Amino acid sequence: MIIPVVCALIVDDDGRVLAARRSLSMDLPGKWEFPGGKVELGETPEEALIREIKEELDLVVRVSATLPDYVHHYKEKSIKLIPFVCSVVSGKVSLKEHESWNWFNRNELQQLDWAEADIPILKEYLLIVT
Ligand SMILES: Nc1nc2c([nH]c(=O)n2[C@H]2C[C@H](O)[C@@H](COP(=O)(O)OP(=O)(O)OP(=O)(O)O)O2)c(=O)[nH]1
Repeated sequence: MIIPVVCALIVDDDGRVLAARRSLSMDLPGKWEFPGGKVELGETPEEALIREIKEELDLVVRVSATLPDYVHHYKEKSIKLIPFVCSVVSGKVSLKEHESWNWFNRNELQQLDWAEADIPILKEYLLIVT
């Protein structure tokens, strides 16, 4: 079974992107990711994204673009990561699950210890913003 997971590349006015670090109680502890989560039954991916970002960060976001989906096989499971490029409509970040977060520029993004599935997504994003 392939689990659909949505994730948000939230971009600020300076072109920096928000990344969040998974806490020790989550899967893939300590890894950086684009926040998001599993699509629930009856939801569109976009609905899931808006819900997850509100739940995890307390932000309201607007989708501005989509990037290609990417299937990644971890040892114990396979996920289809569905990325959305977003901007903040309202709110201030308040972490509900993650250990930390920040805005990162292009170079900083490339230094993070990413969840493996995110690496091709980041590469694709960096290609389109050059
Ligand atoms: N949200 C998110 N999950 C990712 C990314 N990259 C990646 O490999 N994953 C993995 C980690 C998890 O195994 C899975 C998503 O599960 P999750 O735990 O974040 O989602 P959720 O809140 O809906 O799950 P749950 O706690 O309700 O079970 O996908 C990413 O960029 N964002």
